[in-house]
Amino acid sequence: MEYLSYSKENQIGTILLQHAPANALCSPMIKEIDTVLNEIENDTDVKAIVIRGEGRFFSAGADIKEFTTVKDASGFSELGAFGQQVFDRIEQFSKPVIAAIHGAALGGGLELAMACHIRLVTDSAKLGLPELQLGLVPGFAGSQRLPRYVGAAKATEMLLTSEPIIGTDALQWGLANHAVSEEDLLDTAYGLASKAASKSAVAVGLALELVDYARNGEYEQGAKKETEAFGKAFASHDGQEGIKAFIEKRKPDFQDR
Ligand SMILES: C/C=C/C(=O)SCCNC(=O)CCNC(=O)[C@H](O)C(C)(C)COP(=O)(O)OP(=O)(O)OC[C@H]1O[C@@H](n2cnc3c(N)ncnc32)[C@H](O)[C@@H]1OP(=O)(O)O
Repeated sequence: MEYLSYSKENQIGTILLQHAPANALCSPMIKEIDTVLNEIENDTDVKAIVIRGEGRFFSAGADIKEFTTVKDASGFSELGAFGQQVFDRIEQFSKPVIAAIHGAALGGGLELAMACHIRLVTDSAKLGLPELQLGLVPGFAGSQRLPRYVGAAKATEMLLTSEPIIGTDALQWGLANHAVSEEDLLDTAYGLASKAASKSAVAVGLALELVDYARNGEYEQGAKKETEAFGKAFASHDGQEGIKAFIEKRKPDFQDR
């Protein structure tokens, strides 16, 4: 891997973006994220993922320098489509993905973070979609995901002004789950990841699938899916073990099956 490193510890995988100076998301880096997801998908030992950035920023967005190598509109559309494909995969991933954001998550960096299941930000981190400042629009589905979190009015303002908001505002606006100090960011991220990792992977996968469905699906269909998942979870080893452990007043011994 040239633009990121991947490591795992205590059932938590870490994707560390490493593309100095701003962790710009060039196409090869996005490809590397996709490759690492293949590895994580097949590794039953990894039960949660933290994505974070090395250096000053989480990520300052798509690689503006790479833009100069694109020939025409269809090439630029393809670049966007590839990012969307990988980020959609993150959103639909069967294991929880947590973005730990410091410094800045701008443009594609915020689009990546918005595809994650949970976003933790430092109080002063800058989050925004400044593409209009470049005469462009978002390409990795930021125009679609941002309004889901902050509502159409605030998303429109963020797009039209290109101005970032800070972490504490992101928390208030529903874009971030928690805003913490710089020194607490990793403890908060790994604490959350290890709570998720302590659950049954079967139940976690079903829960993520249901919440993902709720984003675009119909309520009634989603509720029907939930009853099916409820049955599946009940019939799983871990469903039975969880109930038994509660009755016996002990910690469950989940085996992810
Ligand atoms: C589909 C997706 C589309 C997109 O994502 S379009 C891109 C959207 N993102 C942006 O427009 C953000 C652009 N960057 C900035 O606004 C600023 O930068 C920062 C706020 C992130 C940091 O500002 P400061 O602290 O003053 O540093 P600095 O000197 O501007 O940047 C440090 C180095 O980082 C490079 N860099 C920053 N962002 C990008 C980027 N998105 N693509 C490629 N390089 C980037 C710069 O050029 C420079 O590099 P050097 O030191 O070699 O001059």
